[in-house]
Amino acid sequence: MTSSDGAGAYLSGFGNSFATEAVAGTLPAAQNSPQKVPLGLYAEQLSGTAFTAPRDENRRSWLYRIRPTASHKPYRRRDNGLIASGFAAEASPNRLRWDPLALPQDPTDFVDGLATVAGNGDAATGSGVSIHVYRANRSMADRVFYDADGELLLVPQQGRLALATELGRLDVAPGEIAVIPRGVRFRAELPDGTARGYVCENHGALFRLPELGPIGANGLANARDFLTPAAWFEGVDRPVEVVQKFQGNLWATTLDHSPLDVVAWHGNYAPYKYDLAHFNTINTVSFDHPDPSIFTVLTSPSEQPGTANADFVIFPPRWMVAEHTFRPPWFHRNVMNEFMGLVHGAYDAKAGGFAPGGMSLHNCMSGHGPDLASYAKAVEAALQPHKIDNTLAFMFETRWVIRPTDWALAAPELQPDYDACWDGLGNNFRK
Ligand SMILES: O=C(O)Cc1cc(O)ccc1O
Ligand SMILES: [Fe+2]
Repeated sequence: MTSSDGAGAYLSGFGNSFATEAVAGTLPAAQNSPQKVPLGLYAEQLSGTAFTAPRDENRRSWLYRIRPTASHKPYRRRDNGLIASGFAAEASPNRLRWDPLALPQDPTDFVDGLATVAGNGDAATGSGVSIHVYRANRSMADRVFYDADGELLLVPQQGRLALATELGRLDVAPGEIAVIPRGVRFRAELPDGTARGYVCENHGALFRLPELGPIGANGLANARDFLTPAAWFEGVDRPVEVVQKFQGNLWATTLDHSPLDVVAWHGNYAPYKYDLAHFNTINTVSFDHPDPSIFTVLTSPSEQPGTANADFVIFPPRWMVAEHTFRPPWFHRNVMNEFMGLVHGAYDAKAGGFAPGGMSLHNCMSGHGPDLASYAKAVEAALQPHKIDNTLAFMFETRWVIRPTDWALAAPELQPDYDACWDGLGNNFRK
């Protein structure tokens, strides 16, 4: 086996046009597809948007690889495991919450450990999201995966992921996120032996940084903190299984080599990672609890202005200084649909029951907000400056109602009486 090193080497910036080569002199000069590619490689374009997408939306990369992706035997259907393309037949208006999903007992890699918990996604028409969790206890070996149905936003909750992708290697720890573009093949290795995390599979417009409006030119997630791997390749000539998700189902074929064989690439369609600790958190310094859109890391817009196909929102450590204010999230009903997870620590609207690795779902117009204990504490709190620390919750917020899968509704981790956390919010009305 030949391989380049390149592990841990990153290029900085969001959506930049990058150029990177693991072997010097590989990238063709001043053209994409020369008659003879340097070093006997094959040129291949990987398009993440339509050829004719507007320039500022257009994403594509040129890959210079040892073998073309086109050379393969037919894909055959394989067992979907717990990956579901359909969601519960009847969407429920009820608030739902799950305890952390159990880690596997049997040997399970990232692909085998993927389970679809909810979604509104329609891969066929390119809208919505599917939400999965992964729970794994062994690295993928002689197997790579790609998703033809959408880009994958990975939110590790426990254990690091070492992601070897066609475009380079990314190491991602809890507290960081990674995005693997649609179609990009990768192998997930587990440096810590086990791993668990959340996945937002985005069938809609590609994630991008939100507009900043009056915030100005800086703030929230800054473009320079996004890291894309430098080119890296392995020259492996032994059987490697390629598993793909296509229109909700898993298909597989076996190559006689590793497809992680891209020696150089250039373009703006590539994996990236981001350390959420770099998020420049903005909040009130006067009064009232702002809308959580101030915590948007990435957004996938829909055709309706300001109404996201999906937003990725975090609730990071931050100072609370609001005066004469109920500081936790208020009681609310939202036309948008909210799926939440917790990487570590405690969430300020829930005194108990929302554990790291757990999940909650609050769909369109379902009343929710602080539980009784959080409410009771917050209305009596002395309003000193206070740091919410050692915590990282997040939300996938989407314009379409999120339906759990039948599997998630039957999971023993589904809490039978989530509603009870709002019991006891009684009548305090005084005339
Ligand atoms: O429901 C939730 O906990 C998420 C949330 C947080 C917040 O600060 C304001 C609104 C909102 O939906
Ligand atoms: Fe909410």
